[in-house]
Amino acid sequence: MVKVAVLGAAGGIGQPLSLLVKLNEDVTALNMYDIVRCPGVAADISHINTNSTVTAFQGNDSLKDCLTGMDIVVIPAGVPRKPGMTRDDLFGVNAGIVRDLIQGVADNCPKALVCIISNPVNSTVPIAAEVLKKNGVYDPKRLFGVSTLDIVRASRFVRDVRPSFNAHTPIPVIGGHSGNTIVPILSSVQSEVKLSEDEIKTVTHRIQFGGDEVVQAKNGEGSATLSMAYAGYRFVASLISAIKGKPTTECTFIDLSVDAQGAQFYRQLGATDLEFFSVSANIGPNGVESIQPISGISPFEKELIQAAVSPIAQNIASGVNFIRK
Ligand SMILES: NC(=O)C1=CN([C@@H]2O[C@H](COP(=O)(O)OP(=O)(O)OC[C@H]3O[C@@H](n4cnc5c(N)ncnc54)[C@H](O)[C@@H]3O)[C@@H](O)[C@H]2O)C=CC1
Ligand SMILES: O=C([O-])CC(=O)C(=O)O
Repeated sequence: MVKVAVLGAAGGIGQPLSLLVKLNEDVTALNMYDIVRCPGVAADISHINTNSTVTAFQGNDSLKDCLTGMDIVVIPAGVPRKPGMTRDDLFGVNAGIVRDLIQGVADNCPKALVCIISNPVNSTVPIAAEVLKKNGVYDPKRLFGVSTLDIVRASRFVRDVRPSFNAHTPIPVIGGHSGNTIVPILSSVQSEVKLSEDEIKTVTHRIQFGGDEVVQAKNGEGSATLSMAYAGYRFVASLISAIKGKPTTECTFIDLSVDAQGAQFYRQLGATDLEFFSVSANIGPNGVESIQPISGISPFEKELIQAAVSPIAQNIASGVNFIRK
């Protein structure tokens, strides 16, 4: 009996993500919202013979009806990168899109679990938090920046150098979701894969800049959509399981105030004053229940964490200032 809304549902990520949500038999309602193309895409997906009823919502006037009663809201709305751009270059357009969509969440489904995919995630999540705070409905346990693609890439890229590695083994990735703010913890599988120092450096760099590989290969046609839809769905499926009583653990970019004691572990590694950081979070039906440590972080990974802190702090400040200005 889980109701899911996808905002930006007719886009490169939104379409395959909605398709995957449609295949989940625990979902009873799939509300698809966009500013273009939505009726056609939703009509198409609606014919698939699974439990959920699919409804199309197009344009701001329909946002209220789309969001009312939703348990999970997933937001892949906004523009993607072109070659030569950083995720921060998307701020000018996507900050306002996320602000307005989250206003809809604050007005119509403030108790929903909200998953932000729109980039730059390190800033759009703080923007969402500020809008919810402004409306007096902020529950930090219920807001997630989706960084699952980094985890998906980590497992796959290790498999590329160690063919015996099980590509389904999750590898924690913490920090943020852009370039050197992405910190893969490869030491978590090191006893199994025994990567050399050089291999660790190469695979780490590939995970940090995996998004660029796709942006360059698509050559102006956008960024990762299919792998992101898979990753986004994986995260949403975990939340659906949690809502249905099966707690889960995910690395996700969240407000560290949800568990001050659990956050201490990450603060001691360098994230001293950060409000948001991607951490390993235990998630239940009402969102984050606790933050858990990751064992065996190497000196190299500690250095990466320290390098990530300042850019993340700047990204958070940009997001917060955008709403408070
Ligand atoms: N968190 C992550 O790991 C990843 C994030 N992304 C980000 O996801 C976002 C979407 O990427 P794509 O799907 O490839 O882009 P896209 O351009 O194919 O689709 C975006 C969709 O958002 C819609 N949209 C624009 N303004 C809207 C509004 N105000 N309300 C509702 N919908 C609106 C557009 O009409 C379009 O259908 C980008 O910001 C991209 O950078 C992409 C890959 C990975
Ligand atoms: O690289 C991008 O712009 C899209 C993204 O976030 C990713 O693929 O990780």
